[in-house]
This record gives sequence, structure tokens and C-alpha cells, in this order.
Amino acid sequence: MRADPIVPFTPGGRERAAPGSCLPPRLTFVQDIPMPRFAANLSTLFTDRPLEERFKAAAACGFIQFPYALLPERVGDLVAMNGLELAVFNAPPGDWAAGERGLAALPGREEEFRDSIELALTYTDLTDCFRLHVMAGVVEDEDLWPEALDTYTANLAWAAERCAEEDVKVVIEAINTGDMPGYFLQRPDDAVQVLEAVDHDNLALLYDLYHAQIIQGGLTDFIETHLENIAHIQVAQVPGRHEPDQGGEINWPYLFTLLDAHGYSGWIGCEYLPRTTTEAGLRWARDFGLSAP
Ligand SMILES: O=C(O)C(=O)[C@H](O)CO
Ligand SMILES: [Mg+2]
Repeated sequence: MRADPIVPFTPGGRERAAPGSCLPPRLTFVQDIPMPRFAANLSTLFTDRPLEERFKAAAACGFIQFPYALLPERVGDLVAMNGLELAVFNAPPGDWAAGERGLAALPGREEEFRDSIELALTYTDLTDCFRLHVMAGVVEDEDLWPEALDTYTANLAWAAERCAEEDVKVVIEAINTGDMPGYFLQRPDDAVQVLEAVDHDNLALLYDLYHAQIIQGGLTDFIETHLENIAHIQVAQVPGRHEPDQGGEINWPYLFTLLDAHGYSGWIGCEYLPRTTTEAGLRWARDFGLSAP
């Protein structure tokens, strides 16, 4: 990763936590495992700039939700020009303005779902991105859930297979229904069941600690039980979905050290809503030895 001075999340040079400083007693500290790698979500951070300019602002932090406002070639150029690595983005979610939040669990939309994956793959190809979040969709009527579940698992099986051909891992994320009413995949434990039902090694979890804390809790147990199936992590403090700092109920030093101690080597996506400006809010990063401005 490059060490651009304006880059807030450069992991180089950070101090290791003292052995045992905030580790749970049952863990052994291992010196050689990498510290978490942080990635910036360009849909929630640097939003005072147009999308194209956020790439530069976040250089070397790569993470973006929906790049579809730009052509795939342009996204590829912006990623390359700014020396970024794109950690993950979402497949097209359907008609977002009309309230849609993904297509995968929507019966009757299978053809559109497959087209959306093909479109997403043109972006992953031109940006060298290897993870794609496939959103389930909103299914308000509980009577429709059995059919939605069948559709969801069949669509995910197809997507996992198709994306495997392009070396792109499909991830699914449980999202709390306070933030996204009616969202079909609500609890991390449900996501694990879906993973087991689909049973494809190209399907993994995106574990969003903000949603998980709100809807299920038990962050430590979940991480310790399911880390091998977690391909991406996202963070924001509860309540408020703000910076992962000390202003809320999640203990970040503990969790980051826990992930580190278990050898998590994936990205941690900073998907939060800055309390003021992105730059001012990056003070939290200094607490983790990162070069925040
Ligand atoms: O809402 C979230 O937490 C997400 O990560 C989705 O990808 C986009 O809304
Ligand atoms: Mg998320």
C-alpha cells in the first residue's frame, strides 16, 4: 500500500498493542500477524465532494458501495490513477430511489438479478476488485419469506458459481431492520444459515459490526465462531452510525485486537457517517496508530 501523506488509513508504522493489553484471557497474542487494514467507504465518507474526487481524497483506502454513476472504465481509471485497491462494492440493488435494496431474494426478478451480476462483473474486471456484496432485497410480507428464501439461495448459488469464474467472491451482509425496514437478511446468524444452505465455497459473509451489534450482539462469539467465513468487515459506532471511536457502546480497541489475534487479514471498511467532516472525524484513526491528518 502507498504512503500518500493525505491518506488517513495508512497502516505503516503503527505500534503493536502491548501483549495482553486488551485481549480476552483465552487468546494468545501472536506477534507476526498483521494489524487490521482499514478501507474508506466512498458512499459515506468524503461526501462533501463529487464521487470522482472522493477517490483522490481517499487514496489507498479503497472501498465503495455503488460505483454505477460512473462508467466501469472511469472507475477503473480513478482506482488506478489514485493507487487504490477497491476492497468491495455492491451489485446493483434494483431501484434504490423506489426503496429497493437488492434483488437476490425477490421471486420473479431472477433475470434482472443475473443481469445485475453481469454488470457488476464488468466493474470488478476493470477495477481488479475481488469481492462483491449481493444484497437480498426488501420482503415486507412474512408470508412470502419461504418463497423468498428459495429464490435467495438459488440466486446466490448461481452468483457464487458465475463469480467464481471471474475470481470474485460473493459476500452477503445482515442489515438491521431499523436502518433498512423489511430487509430480508436481518441477523448474522441467519446469514450463516444461508451460507450453509447454499454451501458454495465462493460465498462468504460481510460482517457489519454496526448492524450486528444492533440486531444480535455477541460480537466476540460470532467472530470467534465464524471468522473463517468472514471475507469483509465494516465498522461504525452504535448508536448513531458515526466514527468507530469511544463515543458509543462498541469497544473498538478490544475488537480490533481480537480480530488481529485471530489473524483476520481482510479489510475493515469504514462505513460510517462522520459527525462533522470526514477529515475532522478521522481522529479515531490515530488511536490505532494510523496516520490520520
Ligand atoms: O447498509 C449497509 O450497511 C451496507 O453495507 C450496504 O452494502 C449498503 O447499504
Ligand atoms: Mg454495511
